[in-house]
Amino acid sequence: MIGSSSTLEDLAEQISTASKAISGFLAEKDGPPLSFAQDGALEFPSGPEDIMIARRNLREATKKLYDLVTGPSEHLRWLACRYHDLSSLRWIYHFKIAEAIPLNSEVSFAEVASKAGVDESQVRRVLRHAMTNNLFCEPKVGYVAHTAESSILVRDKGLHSWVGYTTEESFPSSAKLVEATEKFGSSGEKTETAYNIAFDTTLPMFEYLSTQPERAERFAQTMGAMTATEGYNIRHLVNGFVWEQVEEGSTVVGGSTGHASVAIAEKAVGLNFIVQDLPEIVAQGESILNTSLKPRISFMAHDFFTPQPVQNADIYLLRFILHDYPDKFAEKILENIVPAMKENARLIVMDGILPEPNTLPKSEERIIRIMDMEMMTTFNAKERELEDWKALFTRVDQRLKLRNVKKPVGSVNSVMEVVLEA
Ligand SMILES: C[S@@+](CC[C@H](N)C(=O)[O-])C[C@H]1O[C@@H](n2cnc3c(N)ncnc32)[C@H](O)[C@@H]1O
Repeated sequence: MIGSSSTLEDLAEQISTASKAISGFLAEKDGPPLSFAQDGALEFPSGPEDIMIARRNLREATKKLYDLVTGPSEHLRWLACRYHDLSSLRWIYHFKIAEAIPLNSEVSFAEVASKAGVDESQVRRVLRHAMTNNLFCEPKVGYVAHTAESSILVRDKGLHSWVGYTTEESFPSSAKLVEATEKFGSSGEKTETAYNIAFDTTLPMFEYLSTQPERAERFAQTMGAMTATEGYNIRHLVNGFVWEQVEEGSTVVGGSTGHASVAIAEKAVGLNFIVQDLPEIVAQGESILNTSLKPRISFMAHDFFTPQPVQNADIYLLRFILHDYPDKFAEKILENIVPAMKENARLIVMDGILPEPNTLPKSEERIIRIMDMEMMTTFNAKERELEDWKALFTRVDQRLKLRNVKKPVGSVNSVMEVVLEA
């Protein structure tokens, strides 16, 4: 853990120590090098806990050192201009610029412009800005090629969707947060959000998306891509609860396109799953389900604002659901599940628990704070502190007891085991 000292020398020493540990680990590991070049590693390889801690320390210390030597005025000046990072990324996504650049070779700006159907000078200017973020490079003047990071836009459909959703939907919404507060104050309604203002709709976000299948699909893929990130990796759900100890033949009710259920099913081979979500999402999940899992995983369209039709399941899983809703709607979702729960049935809620200030490294706290802002912007919802969670369960039913909370190492979210006591 990075100490509280902030002198340049201390930070430099911490950086040196952590760098040595990491270099030693990487030297022993097969695989592509850490590099910005296109053949560089797309992820930092996973390693033993001490290396992951050294990496976390290195990131913390380098950022702190960078910010310190930049100085407060200079830092603030350019912090206030970061919207252009997203603006150029959005332009690149929207006009399919990454797709117009071949992998493993360079191409002139003129050719990219012609293929994408946009102006050459604009392409050059936007790409040269993006290059300052390690997206694309200019191996010789007038020519552009992919870097490791920009190549992901072509190679990884899920992350491509993530960039699409965040830049095309969240970014314009975030720019309307002030207008939303001006107009609606501190509203707890799903239809009085910055998202509603940005897209000029009176529908809640998910209902609005369901009127536009391509955008709904992009969101579902974004959720799938999230499960591949370090902090939101699906393995944290798989390892954050002892699924293998759940009685054989038990039924778990999950959601989305079934990616979480699939991951659990692969580990806990005795469990069966019913995946519930909006009709178009379950249809998508059904179409991509591996044949070998079909006997154990079935799909069912279900609106969680209506009573839960699957009675007496052993586990009801809500991953990344309740944080999307202001309290009164989160309560409604739970109220619809409780009557279907048999005694000692469990509710597994995987969501963030806001940390006490200054108890996490800034880079980790930042992710959950970003998510909190995202919830405010899109849903008028929020990430919750532990006491908020307990109060929510109790308000819904006094018998709902938070029995266990586990935050797996590296996970942003926690796995909350809630039981319906007799
Ligand atoms: C933030 S995503 C979480 C998805 C998934 N649980 C996961 O962990 O990746 C929220 C999910 O809730 C679904 N959803 C939204 N409104 C719903 C409703 N009224 N009934 C059922 N599902 C709904 C969305 O389609 C989406 O799949």
